[in-house]
Amino acid sequence: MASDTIPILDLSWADDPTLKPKLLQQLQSALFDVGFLYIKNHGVDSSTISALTDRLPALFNLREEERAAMSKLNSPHFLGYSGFAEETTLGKQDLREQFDMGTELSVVWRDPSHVVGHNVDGSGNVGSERDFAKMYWRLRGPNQWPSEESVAGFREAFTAYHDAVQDLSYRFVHLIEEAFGIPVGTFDHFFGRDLLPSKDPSTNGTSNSPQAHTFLPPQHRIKLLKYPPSPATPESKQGVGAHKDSSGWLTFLYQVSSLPGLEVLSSSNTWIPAHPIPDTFVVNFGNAFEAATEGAVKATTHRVIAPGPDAETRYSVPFFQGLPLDMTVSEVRGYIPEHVRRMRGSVSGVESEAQSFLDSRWDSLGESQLRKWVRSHRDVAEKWYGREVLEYYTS
Ligand SMILES: O=C(O)CCC(=O)C(=O)O
Ligand SMILES: [Fe+2]
Repeated sequence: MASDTIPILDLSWADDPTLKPKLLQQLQSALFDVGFLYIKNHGVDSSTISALTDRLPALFNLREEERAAMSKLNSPHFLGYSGFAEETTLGKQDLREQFDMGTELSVVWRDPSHVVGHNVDGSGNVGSERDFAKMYWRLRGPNQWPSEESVAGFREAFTAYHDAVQDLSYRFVHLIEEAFGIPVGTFDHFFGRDLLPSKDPSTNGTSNSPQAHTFLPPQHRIKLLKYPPSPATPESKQGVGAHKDSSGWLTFLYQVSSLPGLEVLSSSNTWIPAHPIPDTFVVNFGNAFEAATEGAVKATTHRVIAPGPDAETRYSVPFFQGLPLDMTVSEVRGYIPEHVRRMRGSVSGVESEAQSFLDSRWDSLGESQLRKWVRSHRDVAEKWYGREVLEYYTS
């Protein structure tokens, strides 16, 4: 970060023509100089948030057999429960427990050994050009839900939260387009939303313009995270190790309690705390965004320090806005005007992850996502994708 303070943007200014230019200016500086921000007056009802967050203790207190029944090991989509310290970052265990969830979607992957003739797209249409035999399509699929008896109202609360934050994320992307000085709606089709109206009606949306390419609406991912108090003599205090987000385009993080822990790396290589601020989301940018803007907008490095032995349990809920698995970073880059790519700020961070994004082998978002999931959950990867795939992505 160029500045050592994380800005707080008031999204209600977007609805006031006199304040909106100031908001867009703040957003520009947050995008190009800071890489991390809070948003308030974001439009997600506090009752929608609390309906989910109030259920987190009950979810994590499910009997061990019930949690095990929701294990990620059951899911080729890497959706489900991971026990305490089962995930690693930078080769070290993260002292947290989690449920990985996502947009509820059906399976589209077709086992190549069974595919005959045409593909079927997500809407069931035969004849799609999309190759659903590609391995990364297997990441897409349904959640594992707790039973209604165990955590009453969980599925409804999760779904309402997902839908509200998805809507916020789409509104926020429109503001980014305005801050970039590009037409509002330019990125809509990344999310399977309406194409921009074709400038030339004769092409009927089928011209070779980039806008003509439609995608399946992506799967957004949501982590439900619990960081329990760490043991008195922990070898490490790593709640989650230093990283840049690689699960999507933008991240909208809700810090449930008032406990500190989240820290952001500044350009002077010092860790700045990102304390929870009531009624706000923390927003940051993923590796794909950094790669698409050729580093003009940085995916800022952050980490979480585990609560101390006498602290309370910390819960948090990041929402990772998804991107189409069959989209390539080079393709996204085509939508980012040259003037935006030149506006590089001075955010620093762990470069290696973003560099690996620019490796042409992982140019498709699906490949880079699969690689990320394989590397953080090797047991799941080996079970569903096999040893060869595990070795390919981890070597
Ligand atoms: O728990 C938090 O506050 C942040 C978690 C995080 O950065 C992540 O899971 O990517
Ligand atoms: Fe993160």
